[in-house]
Parts: sequence; C-alpha cells; structure tokens
Amino acid sequence: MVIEYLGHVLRNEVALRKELQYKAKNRTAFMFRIDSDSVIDATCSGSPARYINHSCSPNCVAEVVTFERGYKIIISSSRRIEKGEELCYNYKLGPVDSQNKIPCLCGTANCRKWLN
Ligand SMILES: C[S@@+](CC[C@H](N)C(=O)[O-])C[C@H]1O[C@@H](n2cnc3c(N)ncnc32)[C@H](O)[C@@H]1O
Repeated sequence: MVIEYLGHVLRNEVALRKELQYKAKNRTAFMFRIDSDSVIDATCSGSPARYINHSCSPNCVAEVVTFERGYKIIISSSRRIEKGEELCYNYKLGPVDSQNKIPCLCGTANCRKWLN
C-alpha cells in the first residue's frame, strides 16, 4: 500500500450538490467514485492521495475495499517505483459527451488521449 484516499463518503445527490457549491466558490472538487451510489469527497479533508494524477501506464492501482461496513480506497503500487517518480493510477473514468471530455496529458507511449 502507498497511501489511502481519505475523505467523506457522500451519496450521489449530496455529492452533486457539493460539487455545484465548490464550483460556485471557484474551488476544485476532489472526488473519487466508490460505486454507482456514492463517492468520496476529499475536497475539504482529504489526504495527499487526492493530488495523484491519471496515467494510461500507471505505477499504482486504486482499489475500493470494504472495511467495517464502510469503504476504504487504497492506492497500491503495481510495479517498482523509482525514487522521484510521480505516482499515478488509471482513473478508469466512464465515457462522457464530447463537450465534457478531458484530454489526457500523461504523455506515455500508449496514452488513450482522453481521461474519460
Ligand atoms: C484528482 S485531481 C489530480 C490533481 C490535480 N492535477 C491537481 O493539481 O490538483 C484530478 C484532475 O487533475 C487533472 N488530471 C489528472 N491527470 C491528468 C492527466 N493525465 N491529463 C490531464 N489532466 C489530468 C484533471 O483535471 C483531473 O480532473
């Protein structure tokens, strides 16, 4: 394990409301989807894991594990990581309409060009 992605577990409706509030305050929202019903909101009280970027050739993997009737998001290494190397994992975001697509800047040889 490298680090845990910490934050508050929110149901979709609450997460959507929070996201709009953050946007209105010009604040970047840091959220990790647990499943189709809930997300972890790391915007106000997250760990440094919230700053980990996406890569199409990642050195880490993010896994949702059930823990004492709740969830934990565990970031683990998927290969040897050299000193100074940036941590990254595959966000595995679902497809969105063309207006909301985010170009991927991971720069790896097999980059899929989009995050979502
Ligand atoms: C969890 S944040 C990661 C930390 C963020 N880079 C920062 O500086 O706060 C996720 C956001 O970072 C950006 N991002 C992460 N990985 C990226 C990538 N490979 N290419 C382009 N943007 C990326 C996207 O805007 C994404 O929505």
